[in-house]
Amino acid sequence: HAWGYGADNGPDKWAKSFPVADGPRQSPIDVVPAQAVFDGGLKPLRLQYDPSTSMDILNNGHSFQVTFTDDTDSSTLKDGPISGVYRLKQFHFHWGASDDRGSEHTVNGTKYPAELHLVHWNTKYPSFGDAASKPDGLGVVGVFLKIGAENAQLQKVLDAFDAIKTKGNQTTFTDFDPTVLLPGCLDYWTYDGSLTTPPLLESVTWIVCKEAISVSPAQMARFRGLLFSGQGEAACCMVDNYRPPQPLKGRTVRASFK
Ligand SMILES: NS(=O)(=O)c1nccs1
Ligand SMILES: [Zn+2]
Repeated sequence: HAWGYGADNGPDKWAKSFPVADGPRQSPIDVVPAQAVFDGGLKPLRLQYDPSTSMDILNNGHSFQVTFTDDTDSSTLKDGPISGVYRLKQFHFHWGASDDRGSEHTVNGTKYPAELHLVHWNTKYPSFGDAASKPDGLGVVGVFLKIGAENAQLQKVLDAFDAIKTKGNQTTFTDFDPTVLLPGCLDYWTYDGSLTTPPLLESVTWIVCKEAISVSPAQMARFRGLLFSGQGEAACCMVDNYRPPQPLKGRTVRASFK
């Protein structure tokens, strides 16, 4: 009875198998800009990605992800709120069944139709798996998607969907530089949080970009053509794969901008 996003195995049920779901630093959260604290000590984000580290694209039954080779410091996150060097492991998205929902973080309660997560791990630890269990182990950059013009950079990712329609499918996906998916302005909010999917480990420094990137309605429809289900199973559309905002429990959200 694996976890998922349905009525019987969705976010409200996760605490049964993953008690940390009710922990003190869970994600996502609702960002309230008026309550964020400007911190002049926060550095600009330094995201340096090498397209030759992109490997493949996979439907893992919860989302799809593009995975990177992370055995060298070729694709890294530095500065911002973190210290040291974090390596890019994968990026993935969360989205809704309709354009009125789909993001995990919200801003003053506003939901976006989708949210991109770029997942990095702290190289002070030997691997992603090890880092994922440490309070300063992971750095995830979140980027909101808003309905607008077609995003030509995103199209390359969408064009791979036919090969990964069902759970467990994967195909090579090389020479992709995720920098092209970032907004022009890298102002961000940051707070201490967790993975937003089980095991919900409280190891993530969240970096949520203030500026959204665009996605067209037709492109959103392509996301919704993916399936949670495996080949030969009853088709179940991959939609609404987002966890709703969790209690702040006294945490402070800092802003890199005034
Ligand atoms: N949605 S997330 O980026 O917090 C994540 N969950 C598991 C691995 S990465
Ligand atoms: Zn995510």
